[in-house]
Amino acid sequence: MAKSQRRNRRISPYHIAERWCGLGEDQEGFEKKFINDDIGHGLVTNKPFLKGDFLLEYRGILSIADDQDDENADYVFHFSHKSTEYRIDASDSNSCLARWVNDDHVHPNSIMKKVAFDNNSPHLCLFALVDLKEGVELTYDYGVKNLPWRQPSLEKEKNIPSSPSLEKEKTIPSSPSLEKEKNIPSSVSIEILN
Ligand SMILES: C[S@@+](CC[C@H](N)C(=O)[O-])C[C@H]1O[C@@H](n2cnc3c(N)ncnc32)[C@H](O)[C@@H]1O
Repeated sequence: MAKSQRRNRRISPYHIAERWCGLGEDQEGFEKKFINDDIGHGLVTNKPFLKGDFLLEYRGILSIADDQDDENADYVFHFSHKSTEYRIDASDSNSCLARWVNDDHVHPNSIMKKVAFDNNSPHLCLFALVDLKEGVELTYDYGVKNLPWRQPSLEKEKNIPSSPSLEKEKTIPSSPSLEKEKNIPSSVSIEILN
């Protein structure tokens, strides 16, 4: 991506995130793709994005987490916000495209952040950690240790939750992708989710 294009980006990724979160829709630029029998499907770009760009919201049913068993834990994202534990259930296959993004804790190319606009309810937003060409599979670090696929030498353990969640909350300063960004609106609070 040309440097001039990067310099000319005037609209903050957080403003773009706010717009798409408000609409409750996914922007264009992604398609679901079968990866392999072990991983299942993933999400691939069909246009380029710049490092730091807002990509997608992890959208689903937001509720306060209790001790309930997550029947379809693969698509339930747990996180805390203002001392309350929440879950976003994206089990509905039409809930959002972000539900198809797979885990990579070694070389993720995107990052999930909790973003609260104007102090309202939190949203989970995926941002690019690097420039993304067309045809790249998106990945982020689910932030859960001991996931079965991270231990190829071990037999898969059935009792380890595999859904994306938070082990601990981290606060800003932000990710490598955005740490030099100056245009974060003051009405936006951000937290990295891994
Ligand atoms: C949020 S879903 C991602 C979409 C999923 N691949 C599918 O086809 O529905 C999370 C599930 O994807 C699979 N998964 C994600 N990352 C993986 C990886 N790096 N290796 C193997 N399986 C993975 C696991 O089954 C996990 O429970």
